[in-house]
Parts: sequence; C-alpha cells; structure tokens
Amino acid sequence: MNRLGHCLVGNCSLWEIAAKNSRILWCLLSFPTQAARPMYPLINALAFLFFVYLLVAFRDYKRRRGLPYPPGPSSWPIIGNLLDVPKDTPWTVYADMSKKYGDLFCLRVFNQVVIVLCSSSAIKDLLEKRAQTCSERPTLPILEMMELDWFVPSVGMCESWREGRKILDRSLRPGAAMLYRQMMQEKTRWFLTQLFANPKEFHHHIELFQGKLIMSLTYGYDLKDGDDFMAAPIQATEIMSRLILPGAALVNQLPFLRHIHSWVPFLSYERLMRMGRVLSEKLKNAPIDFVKDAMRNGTAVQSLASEHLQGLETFVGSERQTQEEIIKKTLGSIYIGEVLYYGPNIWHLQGLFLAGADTTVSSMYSFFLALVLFPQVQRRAQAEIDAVIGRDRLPTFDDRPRLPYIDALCKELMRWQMVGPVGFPHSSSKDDVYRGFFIPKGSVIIANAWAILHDPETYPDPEEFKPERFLDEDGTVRDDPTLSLVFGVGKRICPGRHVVDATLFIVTSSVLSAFNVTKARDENGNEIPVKAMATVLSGIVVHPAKFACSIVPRDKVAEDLILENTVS
Ligand code: HEM
Repeated sequence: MNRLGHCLVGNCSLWEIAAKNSRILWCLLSFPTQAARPMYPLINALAFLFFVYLLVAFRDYKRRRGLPYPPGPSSWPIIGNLLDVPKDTPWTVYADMSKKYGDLFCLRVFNQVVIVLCSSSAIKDLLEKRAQTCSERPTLPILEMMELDWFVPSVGMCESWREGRKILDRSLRPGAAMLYRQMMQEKTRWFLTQLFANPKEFHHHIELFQGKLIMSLTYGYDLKDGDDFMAAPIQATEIMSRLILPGAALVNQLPFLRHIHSWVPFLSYERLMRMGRVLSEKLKNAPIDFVKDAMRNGTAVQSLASEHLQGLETFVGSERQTQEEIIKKTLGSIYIGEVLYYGPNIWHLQGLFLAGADTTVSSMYSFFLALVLFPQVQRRAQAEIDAVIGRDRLPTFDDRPRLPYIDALCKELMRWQMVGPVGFPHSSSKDDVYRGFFIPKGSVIIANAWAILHDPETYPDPEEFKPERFLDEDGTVRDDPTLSLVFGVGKRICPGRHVVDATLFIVTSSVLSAFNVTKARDENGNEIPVKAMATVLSGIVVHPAKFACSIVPRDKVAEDLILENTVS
C-alpha cells in the first residue's frame, strides 16, 4: 500500500482520495471488539485526526483545482518526505532522484512543498521567465525578531530589496570594475608575498586576502589579521548558524511563540531579541561610521561606501535618513553576508556564509586543489603566461584578452567544484501551474545547477578538471551561457559575479606566474596523498576539505619578482 500521507494529500484525484481513505476508516471502525473497548479514546482520537486529514486533503484538492503536484517520492503522514531530504551532498541525491521522477519533482516536509529543478529549461522557465512570482526567499521568524533580517540575499522582493539591488548592480557592474582593478592587483601582490613567507598557511592567507579585498572594496578599510571589525560579523554568523538549526529556535516551527511574554521561562525570546538588535546596529553602523570619519578627516579612500555617502548630499531630512539606511543595509550585506536555509519553519541545511567572502574563498581553495591534482593543467597555463607575458613581470588585467587558457581555467573552476551546487532557495509568491503541475504559493524552489553542470552528456568526465572544455578549436574562449547558473538566475542572480570573475583571473594568473604548486611531502619525503573532490559543507556553500600542498617560487627569477612587488 502507498504510504498513508501520500494517500491523503498526494497526487490523487478526489475520488481516489475518498476511496483509499474510506478503506482506512473502515479498518478503524471495524476494530471495536470487546477486547478493544479500553482503546476507544485512542480510536476516537485517531478518527478525529483522520477527519481533519480528510478536510485538509479536500481543501488542498479544491485549491489546486484537481491538478496534481509535480511527481516525487511518496510521503508519510504529517512529516511528509522529511526522511527523504538528503543531509549530505543534496545535489547528487537530487540528481539521482531526477532520473526517477524527471527534471521537475517535489518533496513535502510537513506542510511545506519543496520543488526541485534539475534542467536548464525548468530553471529558466520558472526562475527567469516567471521571476516576478518565483524570486521570493523563504523566511525565518527568529531572524525577523532579532532584526537581523535585512541582508539583501535573504529579504523578500520588498522595496528595500529593490533599492539595495539597484545599488549593488550599479556598483558591481563590469564597467565599475575599473575602479577596483588597481586595488585587486595590490591585494594580489600582498597575497603572493604571504604565500612566499609562509606557504603552509595558504588557507589562512586566502581567507584574509578575500576579507581584505571585500573590506577595501566596500569601505576602503584595510583589514588586518584578528581585526576588531570582524568581531561583529563573526558573532552574528555564529549566533545565526546556531539559531537556524532544526529545533534550535522553536519559534521557527511555531511562529505564534513570538507573542509569548518575556516573563514566561524558557519560551521567551526577549534576551535573544535584545542581543540581535545590538548586533544588527553594529553591523550596519560601525563600518559606515568609519567611512564618515575618514571623509570628515580627509583620509577616506575610494570605496562603494564613500561613493554612495557622497551621493547623499542631494537629499535632506528624513529622505536622507532613509537613503542612508538603505546604503548601510546594502553594503552591510556584503560585509556580513547571508544566512542560508532551505525551507521556512521546517528543516534547514544549516549554514551561513559571507556573501562576498566565503564563496570566493571556496573557489580559491579549489584552484590550489586543481593544481595539485592536475599538474598538466599547471604546465599548460604557465606555458601560456610565459609566452604572452614573459618572466620579468606579473600579469595585469590588460593581459587577459591574450590569456584564453587562464580564462578557460577560471570558468572550469566555477564548474568543477561548485561553490553553491544547489544555489540558494527561492520561494514562490502565488499559486502557479507549470507543465500541468500545481505549484502552491510559498513553495521553496531549489535549482540543482550541479546536475546540469556535471551532466556527462554535456560535460564529458565531469569530475576531471579540464579548462579546454571552454576553448574552441581555434583556441579562443567558448562562451557557455549555462555556466552562469553557478551564480543563480533571474532577478536574484549574484550581483558580485563580475567581482568574482576579476578576482579569480588576477589571482590564478599571478600565482601560476610565480609559483609551482604540487603535492606536499612528509618527513620521509613521501608525497602526502590528496583526495580528489573531498568536500565539506558550510551551510550550502561547499568548500574542498583542507589539504596540504607545497607552494614554492618557480625559480630565482620568480622569487625576485615576488620580493620586488612586496606589499605589506
Ligand atoms: C565564487 C563566488 C560566488 C558565487 C558562486 C556566488 C553565487 C551566488 C548565488 C548562487 C546567489 C543566489 C542567486 C539566486 O538566488 O538565484 C548569490 C547571491 C548573492 N551574491 Fe553571490 N556568489 C559569489 C560571490 C559573491 C560576491 C564576491 C559578492 C559581493 C561582492 C556576492 C554578493 C551576493 C549578493 C548580495 C547576493 C544576493 C542577491 C539577491 O538576493 O538579490 N556574491 N551569489
């Protein structure tokens, strides 16, 4: 027999629901023998629950006007497909499920419908062509209560999101990249110096490099190791990653608890709410106050913040305050990042990442991993750099058009070890019908970009790192529009994608020009094995597991070049 839950609210017609459920009801009613008399209260309770279920099923049927939900695994009563929700590597599990249920399928967790998309056409149809209704985000009551719900990536499509997106799209567009090229080149020189001085700590250098880059770009602030400025975002990320864990904050599952009075022990969220408010203010104000002070003292360096604060001069009074608040929230979203979760009120693939920092860090780890695992790629890339640039200087952005293999390498980096293999969840704002299936308002929509970018039909040997996939026969870079799926789709597409593209180019070309990256050796001189594709999850952002490698200047010429360009 089908699982009970599926009988009740699955893809059945009204007639099927009635027929199947009447059989269950009959079993319950025909049970009352003498021996079972003490169980009458239980049977009554079950019958009542059953009645409620039928009512829900009927209302659900009426709402979808008889249309079926997308196919999917059959579900249990109440918990639905909770047990089918993959905890590890959901992208591979969803890809396998799609072989059985098709490129559009559905899971239910309690009363939450989760739609999973596993083809370019389904992703584009829903998240791009119907972006107006499929670009919401799932909400978490606890963050709202703590006033930590203003980060651009997590807010719904409200006015403040629209204003924030305008600022981000304008500030981070490719044309604006000219402004931050010089800064990126300088930070990259600093990174090379750190790799040279202490190569074993390359993971740490990558993290600090990216933190420096984002803080310079956003606030013109030069981040140092162990900087106070990182205390608030780190505290916020810690608190939030705990609170979005399943069961950590009951109010996420039972939103009415937010109204419980502060004197009710264990159930009041008053203390957390106070802490959240203080943190939220710090995150928004501290870095902006730094920029304002610097502007007053005449020491401000060009940054997104200084540019936008200058633009405020045309506003007065409350209008000015509103605009300033929007700037604080928008730039703060790059500073602190984003809380990621899968579905409202039910279960969460807990996690949190710095929108601007943690994601690019992951790609940079993957770059070093690729060099260790695929030495032939390193040789070919270095040969290209040597032929085009020579050995007497480091690469610059101007060299890019003449370095197609490096360009292809950056593309392959995004595809090979995807930073967010299932993207970030969207949510639908109204009932909809797609391919004859009913998609209810509030559904969580997951785009499994990994399934598409690791499909062996389109990308043969998908687990191999092969930059040449993105080269045409004549050696020029092949444009592959599907690759943009790594940055999401539609109205929510990542506004930082051009920054990522520029960062990866300058870092990869500079490291390859100066260093050889190979497997590390142990004290006996044996190579330390590196596991291919080992990954760990930080929320839904994927990092390669930490690994050791040897990073040494290619030769004396390279060493001199690094030292000549030393940046403190
Ligand atoms: C390898 C690096 C990165 C990857 C793979 C990446 C990927 C993504 C993805 C998949 C989304 C969600 C798109 C969607 O919902 O459809 C996103 C959103 C976002 N990203 Fe990135 N990102 C990266 C780096 C950055 C950087 C460097 C910044 C900032 C400078 C940034 C800022 C944002 C913001 C603000 C959003 C939220 C947009 C919104 O909800 O409207 N990201 N990113």
